[in-house]
Parts: sequence; C-alpha cells; structure tokens
Amino acid sequence: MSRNVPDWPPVDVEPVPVHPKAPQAGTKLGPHYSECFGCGDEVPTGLRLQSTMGDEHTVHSQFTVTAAHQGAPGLAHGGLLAAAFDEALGATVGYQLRKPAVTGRLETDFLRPVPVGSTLFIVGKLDGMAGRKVYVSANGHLDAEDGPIALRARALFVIVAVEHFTTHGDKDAIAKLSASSQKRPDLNP
Ligand SMILES: CCCCCCCCCCCCCCCC(=O)SCCNC(=O)CCNC(=O)[C@H](O)C(C)(C)COP(=O)(O)OP(=O)(O)OC[C@H]1O[C@@H](n2cnc3c(N)ncnc32)[C@H](O)[C@@H]1OP(=O)(O)O
Repeated sequence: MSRNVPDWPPVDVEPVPVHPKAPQAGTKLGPHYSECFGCGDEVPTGLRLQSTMGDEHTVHSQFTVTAAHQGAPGLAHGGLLAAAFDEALGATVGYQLRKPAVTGRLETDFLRPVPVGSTLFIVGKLDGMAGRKVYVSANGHLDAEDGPIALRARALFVIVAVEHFTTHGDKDAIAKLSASSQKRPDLNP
C-alpha cells in the first residue's frame, strides 16, 4: 500500500542558522530538565531519552521501550512513541538554535510495531526555518542506527520568548531550573 506523504517543509524555508556555540558533534546532551517526561532522570516511568549531537544539523537520540510504555501487550503505545519523537525533535531544535521553542505541530508515521525491550535510534535533522517557524524531521530505526525504520516524524516548532514558560508554567520551578542550568552552558542562549 502506498503512503502519500505531503511536501516537507510545507512552505519556502531558509537554512537554519545553527548557533556558533551549539555543542560539538559527539557531545552527550544531558536531560534539559530532570522532571521532563521525555528525558528527565527523576521520572521513574519516563522515556529517559538520551541524546548526542550529530553531524550536519542532526541530533541522535535513543529510547528503550519498557513495560511501562505498553499499549498492546508487549508493544509500545503509539502516543508514547510520538512523545519520544517530540522530545528528540525538540532537542534537535533547542540545542542547535539555543533558543526556546515549543511544538506547534507534530505528525508521525508508524511503519512497524515496536516491541517492549527494543531500542529506537532516532535521528532528528533541521529542515529549514521561516520566521519563528522551525521545520524538523526524524526517522526512528529499530534496534540499531542502521536498523529498519519503524517511525517517521515531522514537526513544526515555534520559537517563543522565555515569558511563554514563566506565564503559563510553574514560575518557581522555572527559576530553580534557570539557576541550576547556569552550570550547563549548552542550556543557555
Ligand atoms: C534557551 C537554550 C535552549 C537550550 C536547549 C534546550 C533543549 C530543549 C529540549 C527540549 C525538548 C522538549 C521537547 C518537547 C517540546 C514540547 O512538547 S512543547 C509543549 C507542547 N507545545 C505547546 O504547548 C505549544 C502550545 N501552543 C502555543 O503556545 C502557541 O500556539 C504557539 C505554538 C507558541 C504559537 O503561538 P504564537 O506564538 O502566538 O504564534 P502564532 O502567530 O500563532 O504562530 C506562529 C507561526 O506558526 C504557525 N503555526 C503555529 N501553530 C501551527 C500549527 N499547528 N500548524 C501550522 N502552523 C502553525 C502560525 O501559522 C504562524 O505562522 P506565520 O503567520 O508566522 O506564517
């Protein structure tokens, strides 16, 4: 069966200006927030995505599916897989632009079932930018960097001001995060 995938990016874009202080290829990127469901190390049932800077506008992330992530018995829940891609794509945008951005739109193609115990190797890449809109996409390979593609995702992230988080989020937690991230140059604009 053929799958019709719409044009991507859907608008004319400029190349994304990667920040001169973006982490070098090979740099391991720790959690951006310890309580983040996607990458935090203080969320017992979280996804605990681990990301590393790649070459040529890419970020490589890994996500191991556990029993806490099931939909059908022994298989990953599709919504959780989409969450893993949201995180991987957000890291691809955030660490390379070093600007706060949020997901405006996320679309996912599920190509193969993903069993509990398997690891997805997700490669996110920047596809272009139009004003505040950043287009980014990723493939998720099953169990190896060159394994079969189990999922594909495309997303629009929108660059926002810090006030997006202070207005709508938990101000105290944000102040704490901001103080602790002073020790993490990769988390500062
Ligand atoms: C600082 C250093 C960092 C260091 C490194 C950190 C690493 C960090 C890793 C993070 C990893 C986390 C990854 C998880 C990321 C989340 O999950 S974020 C949480 C989920 N997302 C949200 O909660 C966003 C909720 N939505 C909103 O707040 C607002 O709708 C938005 C997205 C900010 C846009 O609102 P706005 O700012 O008022 O802008 P608006 O004019 O509506 O839209 C801007 C443009 O985008 C377009 N647009 C917006 N939404 C859409 C859409 N759905 N479809 C198509 N076009 C759209 C608009 O049409 C408009 O286009 P133009 O008119 O400019 O051509």
